[in-house]
Amino acid sequence: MPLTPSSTRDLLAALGHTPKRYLGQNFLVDGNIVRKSLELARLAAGDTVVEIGPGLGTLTSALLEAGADVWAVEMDRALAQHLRETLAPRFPAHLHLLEGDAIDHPLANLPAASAAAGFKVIANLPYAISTPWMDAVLSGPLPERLVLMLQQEAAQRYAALPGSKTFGAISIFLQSAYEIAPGHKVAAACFHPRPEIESYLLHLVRRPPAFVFDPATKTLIRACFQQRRKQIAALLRGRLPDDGTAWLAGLAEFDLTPRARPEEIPVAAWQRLHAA
Ligand SMILES: C[S@@+](CC[C@H](N)C(=O)[O-])C[C@H]1O[C@@H](n2cnc3c(N)ncnc32)[C@H](O)[C@@H]1O
Repeated sequence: MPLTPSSTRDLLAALGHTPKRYLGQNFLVDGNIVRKSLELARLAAGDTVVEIGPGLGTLTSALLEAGADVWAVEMDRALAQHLRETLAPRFPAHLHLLEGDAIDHPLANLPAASAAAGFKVIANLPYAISTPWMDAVLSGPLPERLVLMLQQEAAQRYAALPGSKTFGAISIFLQSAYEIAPGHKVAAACFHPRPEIESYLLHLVRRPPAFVFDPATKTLIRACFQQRRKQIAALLRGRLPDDGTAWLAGLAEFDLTPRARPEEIPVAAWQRLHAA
C-alpha cells in the first residue's frame, strides 16, 4: 500500500480518483505515523480493530500485516471497490469491509460478541464526521483504546477543561469514559493532499470504570451548552421535575453556585445529573 506522496499520487492516477474534499480524503503518506498509531494502540496479533475510512488501505494493510482482525467502513464506492479487489483477497479471513456511512455504522458492523470480547479503534478520521461519530461511539460498547487522527481543533475540544471556551458536551462525555493519554501533533506533509488545518494523533484509554451518560441526560447537557452564557439554574428550570434544585445544591461541593455557567461545571458534577 502506498506510503509516499509520489506512490499515492501514482495510485490515485491509476485509479482515476481525485481526492474528495467533502469526504476528508487526505491520505496518510508517512510510515512513521502509521507505526506510531500501531504502537500507541499497543497493537498485538489477534486484536480486533475497527477502522473508519480505510481509503487506499495504507493503515488497514499495516493493521492486517500485524495480525489484527479489521472491521472497516468506507463510504467512497470507488475506494471500497479498490480495497475489495486488492486487500480483501490477501486477508480474506481478517478484513471485514463494509461500504457505508460510519455515522450509521460507527463500529463498522462489528458483531456484538467481538465487541464484548474487547476491541480497539485505530483510524485517520474524516474530519467532518469526527464529533458525531465520537458521540455515537460513546454510547457503547466502548473500545478499550482509540488512536485517532483528528483535526487539532477537535482534539482540543475533546480534551478541554472547565473554564475553557472549548469545554462542551463532547468533552464531558468523552472524559467520563476515557483518559486522554499523550498524543502527537502531525505535520500537514504527512498527508496527500496536504490539509489546510493542523492534525493531531489522539490517544484515548478507557477508564476503569468508564462512565456512560444515558441518552436523556446527554440531550439535557447538550441543551445547556447551546446557551453556554446562561446560568445553570435558569437552564434547568422546567427541564427537571424539581427544576434541578437538588443537583444545584450539590454544586457547592465544587465551590460553585446555581449562578454558574455550564462551562464552569466540572465533569464529576455533570455525572450526577440524571434527566430521566
Ligand atoms: C482522512 S481519509 C483516511 C484514509 C486512510 N485511512 C488513510 O489514512 O490514508 C478519510 C477516509 O474516510 C472516508 N470517509 C469519509 N466520510 C466517511 C463516512 N461518513 N463513513 C465512512 N467513511 C468515510 C473517506 O472516503 C476517506 O477514505
